[in-house]
Amino acid sequence: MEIDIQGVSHTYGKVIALDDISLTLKPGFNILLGPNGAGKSSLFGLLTGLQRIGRGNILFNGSTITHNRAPIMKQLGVVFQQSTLDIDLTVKQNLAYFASLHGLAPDKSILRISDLLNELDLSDRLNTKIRHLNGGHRRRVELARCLIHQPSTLLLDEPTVGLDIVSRQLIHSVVHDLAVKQGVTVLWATHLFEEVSLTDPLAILLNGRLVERDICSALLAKHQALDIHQLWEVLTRAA
Ligand SMILES: Nc1ncnc2c1ncn2[C@@H]1O[C@H](COP(=O)(O)OP(=O)(O)OP(=O)(O)O)[C@@H](O)[C@H]1O
Repeated sequence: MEIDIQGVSHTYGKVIALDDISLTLKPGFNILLGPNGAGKSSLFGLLTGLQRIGRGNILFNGSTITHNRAPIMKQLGVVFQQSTLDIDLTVKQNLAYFASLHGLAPDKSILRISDLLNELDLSDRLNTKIRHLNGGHRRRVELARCLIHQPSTLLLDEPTVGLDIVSRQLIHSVVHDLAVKQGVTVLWATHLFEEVSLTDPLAILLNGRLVERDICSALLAKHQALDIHQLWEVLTRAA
């Protein structure tokens, strides 16, 4: 799916959280890089239809959530910063519930859950209650939950923040592969420089403004920066 964000602004009272953002997201691993308070979660709120768009528009393959909610939502998989799992249910119960919300038949649902847990190295936790999992494992279940219906688009708001290195790398690699090998449209919001690869489309958000967007290597060349740290210094100095 292609997402076209057109001149979107968002305010909370007098706070301008997003200021005239325009960005096209194509299939692949798109990174939204910004520090705390830059406006990343506000953009996710608008993309997922949780918040109404005040100014501008967001088109999903040419149509808006307002006009085409159900078909668009079916194609989205979302991981918010806050967990949406029921900690008193097991991994299997949580995932089976979301599978049934998406209309998967029980036999298909069991197969899908088993495949996902395999890929996320969590097969041995099928019958464990979420409350007994560590943060990294909980986040892997969260990712499995958002992948259960094989969405064409993934919106992930700081999915690896606060996780141990093993879970961080596993989640990044599973999602990166989905984007690059299977053409899933991914928007990956982060403030971690090490999650940006040279070949990734990168959008940089500072104080609610999109200050740059292009393939990472092109931005490094444009600003004569050796790496993402230097690029960041140049852009924050100019902002
Ligand atoms: N409900 C709210 N009411 C008032 N101001 C808000 C609200 N939510 C966010 N803001 C403000 O809007 C701006 C953007 O916040 P937002 O949470 O979108 O940024 P972020 O990049 O996601 O940061 P973080 O990583 O800390 O969540 C910040 O100045 C924040 O204080």
